[in-house]
Amino acid sequence: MTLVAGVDSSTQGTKVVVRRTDTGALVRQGRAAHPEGTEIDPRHWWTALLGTVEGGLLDGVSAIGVGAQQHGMVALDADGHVVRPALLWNDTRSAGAAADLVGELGGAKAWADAVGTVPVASLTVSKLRWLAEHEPGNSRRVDRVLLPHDWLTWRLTGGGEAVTDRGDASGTGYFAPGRGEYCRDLLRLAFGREVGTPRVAAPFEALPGAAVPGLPPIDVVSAGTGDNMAAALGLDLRPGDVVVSLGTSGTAFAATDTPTADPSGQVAGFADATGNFLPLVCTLNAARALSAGAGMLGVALEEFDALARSAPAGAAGLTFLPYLDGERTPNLPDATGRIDGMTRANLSPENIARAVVEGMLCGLADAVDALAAQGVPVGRILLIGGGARSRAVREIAPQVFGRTVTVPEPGEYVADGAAWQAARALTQAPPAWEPRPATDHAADPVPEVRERYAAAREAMRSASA
Ligand SMILES: Nc1ncnc2c1ncn2[C@@H]1O[C@H](COP(=O)(O)OP(=O)(O)O)[C@@H](O)[C@H]1O
Ligand SMILES: O=C(CO)[C@@H](O)[C@H](O)COP(=O)(O)O
Repeated sequence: MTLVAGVDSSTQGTKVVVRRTDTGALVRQGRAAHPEGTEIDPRHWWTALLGTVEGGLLDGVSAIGVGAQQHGMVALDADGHVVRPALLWNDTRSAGAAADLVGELGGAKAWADAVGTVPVASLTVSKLRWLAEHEPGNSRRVDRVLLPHDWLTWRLTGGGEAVTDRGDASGTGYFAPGRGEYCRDLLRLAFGREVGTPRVAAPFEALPGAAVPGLPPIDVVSAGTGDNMAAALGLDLRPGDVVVSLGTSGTAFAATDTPTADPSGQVAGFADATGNFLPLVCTLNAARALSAGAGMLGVALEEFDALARSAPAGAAGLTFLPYLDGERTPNLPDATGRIDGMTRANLSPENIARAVVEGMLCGLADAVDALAAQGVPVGRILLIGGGARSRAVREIAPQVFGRTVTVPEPGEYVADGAAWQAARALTQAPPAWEPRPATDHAADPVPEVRERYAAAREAMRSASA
């Protein structure tokens, strides 16, 4: 029996699954947490990976692939040492740099036309500009820049040639998904000089494994990809499927065969890991808005869920803007959260819990609308990620989205997609793994919830303009 492994190195932790290459059956899995923070030394990701697999998790594994949080800036010096802690996708200090870059190229449309995506703080290109402006000493030492999955893949292949894939590369802001090429002019515009970038592997390319201390020998390492691209591989997507992922980030994305270029900046025109495209909208506030709400009410997630479910739809008039960590979509990096509509009659833990769930979901419903506005067909909505484990979220989502929501059985779809990619690289044929069971959740739409959210969102946008 041949085995493959998939790694999800996400914001909050590392998860590893080991599956049979032929059937995809789950054989083993493990996880480890990452430290908190929006900048992190990449060595913590490696330590978490080694910690996850110690005790034989990878024994007998023939191929491995990595899906990881997108956009993080891993700057290396000429000796391959990390120059400074990686700035992560959810670090908003580069918001000013992003705005400057947009202006310097002639506006949002120029960026959308060049790379499919308008820079915001999350993108690597904005982080490079911030580094050049704020840390000249570190900047001078930068020899090349990798993404989190590139760096982990580089370590797994023994530290030789660094490789990325077109999916993750498309989140840098200096790679054109349509042409499949780096835009060196944009890299120079951002950083002020040339800087090395990893080779872009072909989809499903097999890289040779290497002897790596702490790991058993593994023959093949796949090219890996960004975590959202990996999740797309791990789900049995059909035309018209839109995935809504409620992890640390909230994302809505779909697999398409044509690229998008949204000058409003809401939809990022990413590539996927197969040679196609992955238009995606990302919010900074998803599952952690729920845990923050639970923390504020002094209850565990299960009780928070029960509170939210016991309140009426619409939370008796409370409206929550979930921008607790600033926000990326809408682009309000300095925003804070807000609860509107409080009265002596409606201010209860139940209504607050419900408003938090509804507000978080409204951000993702806007994300689905933004995809539709770019011509992405919206048929099924597939709800995944840690937040989809919440019963309240599963029940309230169809009310907010105004349509049936399909919830695949709880699982690690990013790690699964990375394992599928590893199996494909190993066998050089698409593995025919059983699709995972899913449950449909239907409810009557409650349009008032989104109407109130939209009014509060626009009021905040106007106030910050
Ligand atoms: N039952 C639940 N209710 C609400 N949130 C949950 C539940 N289970 C997990 N989560 C949240 O999901 C998040 C982790 O989801 P995950 O998709 O693994 O994120 P990431 O990939 O960004 O690490 C955590 O913030 C956790 O609190
Ligand atoms: O920035 C994006 C997508 O553009 C995020 O989706 C990151 O890729 C982080 O993902 P999670 O840790 O939430 O899975």
